[in-house]
Amino acid sequence: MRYQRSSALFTEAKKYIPGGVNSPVRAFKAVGGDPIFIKEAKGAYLFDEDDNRYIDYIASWGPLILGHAHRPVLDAVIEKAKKGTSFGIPTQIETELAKLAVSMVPNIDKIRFVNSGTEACMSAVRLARGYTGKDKIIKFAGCYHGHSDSFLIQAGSGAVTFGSPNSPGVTQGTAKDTLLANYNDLEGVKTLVGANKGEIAAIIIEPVAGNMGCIIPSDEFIKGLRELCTREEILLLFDEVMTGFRLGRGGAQEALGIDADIVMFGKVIGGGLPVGAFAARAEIMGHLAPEGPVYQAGTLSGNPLAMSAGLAMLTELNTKPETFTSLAEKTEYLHKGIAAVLTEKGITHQINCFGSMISVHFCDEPVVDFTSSAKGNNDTFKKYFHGMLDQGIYLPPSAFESYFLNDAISYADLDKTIEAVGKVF
Ligand SMILES: Cc1ncc(COP(=O)(O)O)c(C=O)c1O
Ligand SMILES: N[C@H](C=O)CCC(=O)O
Repeated sequence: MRYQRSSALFTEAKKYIPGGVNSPVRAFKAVGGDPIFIKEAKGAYLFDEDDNRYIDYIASWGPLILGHAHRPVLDAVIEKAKKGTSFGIPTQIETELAKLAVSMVPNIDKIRFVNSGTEACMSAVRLARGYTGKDKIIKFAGCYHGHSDSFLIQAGSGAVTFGSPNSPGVTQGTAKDTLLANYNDLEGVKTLVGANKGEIAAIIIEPVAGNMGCIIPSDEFIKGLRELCTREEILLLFDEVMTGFRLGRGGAQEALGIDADIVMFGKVIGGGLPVGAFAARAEIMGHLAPEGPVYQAGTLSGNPLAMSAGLAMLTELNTKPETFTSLAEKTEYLHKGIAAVLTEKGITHQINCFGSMISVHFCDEPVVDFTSSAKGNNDTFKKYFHGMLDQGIYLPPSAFESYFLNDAISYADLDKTIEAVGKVF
């Protein structure tokens, strides 16, 4: 593989953009080397500026569940763009997407569209505070809910990859209202709630975590959280930015059989365009402006191009739910294949996988929370990442990120990926 043009473009980008990227995880800092620059993508494949082809296991960090440049999504956006790109005035397609999303997801009556997962989570917490009249929230170490101040407390994803899980710039005043618990540790959450009785507005969680690798909640933990929230009048917020419309039509709520009070979306719901959303029962959503007093707004929210991409994507997934099964089967095939190769080569590893999310950890104990995830051997990860890249397999450039399979990936692609793991080690 030659990466000359990508490297030159990165050098140029760094002159004008901090770190040369518009989101830190893209910079390859955790794995070393220069990021590849993408020229175009189709189906399962990325093509970089040096004309290298890669099987893509990121899918733009999740949104492109049906593969790149998926025809129905492209057509919808192109047709919409011809009629104007933004109005700042209501359009019918916003209601169409809202109606479809509400019909697919359990336990929600109304949904508000925003422009990113960060906005969705930030607005959902404000709504929870406005609704309950309480200030504090509990979040879990290693969970990432976007880059809004309240969430940059032991945050996962790029924040932890680059060593700033508690970012400078977040005031003490804000940080004191975010209490920290450990994933899969129900007793710890109960202790926190007991010590802050009547003060917790919300518990926010990635119901299947993807920002410290893929981490699955134990049954006891997730059911226990639901019971605790109901008993203590705390709202349970499911951050389904990764899991929504990926783990199934009804996302993690459906997959885990747990009802949340507010659910946040991003990624798949925008079909690759910038969309986030938060949703809840009508009684809670009624507190939002202009119906209620909790303010939330956006010049480009409900943008017609973004709505058309989201509508095309959700329509496909709603009418072809077998896609979710197919994705889960492919992910399980990859899981088994990689596990067999690593075992044969004597490489210490753990693989976590749920639906179409999967992560490989180079450590010897089960990865169930941030502490266990952080024990992965980063030198082995770097070797793995670059070895795979050189064979045309694009994995997330950080050990703290989940892979996202897309349905354009074929079994031949999976076999090539598994074979590549063998060659690396
Ligand atoms: C679970 C989760 N919540 C929130 C976000 C923030 O979304 P965005 O990057 O669109 O702001 C992300 C990803 O970035 C995420 O993975
Ligand atoms: N883990 C993040 C979201 O999924 C990675 C995307 C980003 O922050 O650029």
